[in-house]
Amino acid sequence: MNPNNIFFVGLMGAGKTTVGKSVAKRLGRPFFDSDHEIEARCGVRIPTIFELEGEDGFRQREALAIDELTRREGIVLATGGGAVLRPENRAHLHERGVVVYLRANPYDLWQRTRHDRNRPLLQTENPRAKLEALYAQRDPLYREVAHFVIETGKPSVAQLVNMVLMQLEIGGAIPPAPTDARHDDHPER
Ligand SMILES: Nc1ncnc2c1ncn2[C@@H]1O[C@H](COP(=O)(O)OP(=O)(O)O)[C@@H](O)[C@H]1O
Ligand SMILES: O=C(O)C1=C[C@@H](OP(=O)(O)O)[C@@H](O)[C@H](O)C1
Ligand SMILES: [Mg+2]
Repeated sequence: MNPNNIFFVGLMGAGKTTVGKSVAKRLGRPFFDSDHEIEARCGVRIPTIFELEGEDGFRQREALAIDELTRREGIVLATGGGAVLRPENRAHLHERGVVVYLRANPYDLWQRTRHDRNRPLLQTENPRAKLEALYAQRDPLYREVAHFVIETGKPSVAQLVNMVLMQLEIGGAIPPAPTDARHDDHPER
């Protein structure tokens, strides 16, 4: 584990992109999203890559992006939900950063993704069943690669960001928040 990097994994709709971006902002670190990197390199959106090259073509590009991004230092990275499928991606993520699995149940994932058309794997007749199947297949892989598991569901995104920062602090990946800041919140103490 390299404590200098923070990598988010989890299913589609887990909040990797949203929570990852906020965590990076709070830590003053650069944020990357492997999907955005792939899109920027190809000049087209992910559904178009799936259309032209199939899922295999996308996974090939994703593996290259993960290898390249995880070699950097001091970053926060949101991966795509399928980044854990290839063993070499799992090894790179686990060895080169602190891996946070944002876990959510399939129903919540479906609620969060149902109006979005940018996830080709969910453009099926029954996206809810698809998420159930992906959960069954991938939850063990996320747990295998992760150093921490954060339960999403009830907490707001802002609360999740704090929960992630607390876990990273406890795990020694980031320094404790300055005590001065805490005193400022409670001037009466
Ligand atoms: N904990 C949460 N509670 C409520 N909505 C959430 C939560 N996490 C993410 N969302 C919302 O779900 C959608 C998908 O989030 P996103 O960050 O794109 O997930 P991912 O990158 O893991 O696929 C976004 O609209 C986001 O605002
Ligand atoms: O779960 C997956 O296989 C995928 C998840 C997507 O990213 P998000 O998890 O950020 O939605 C994106 O990489 C692509 O559509 C495939
Ligand atoms: Mg995302």
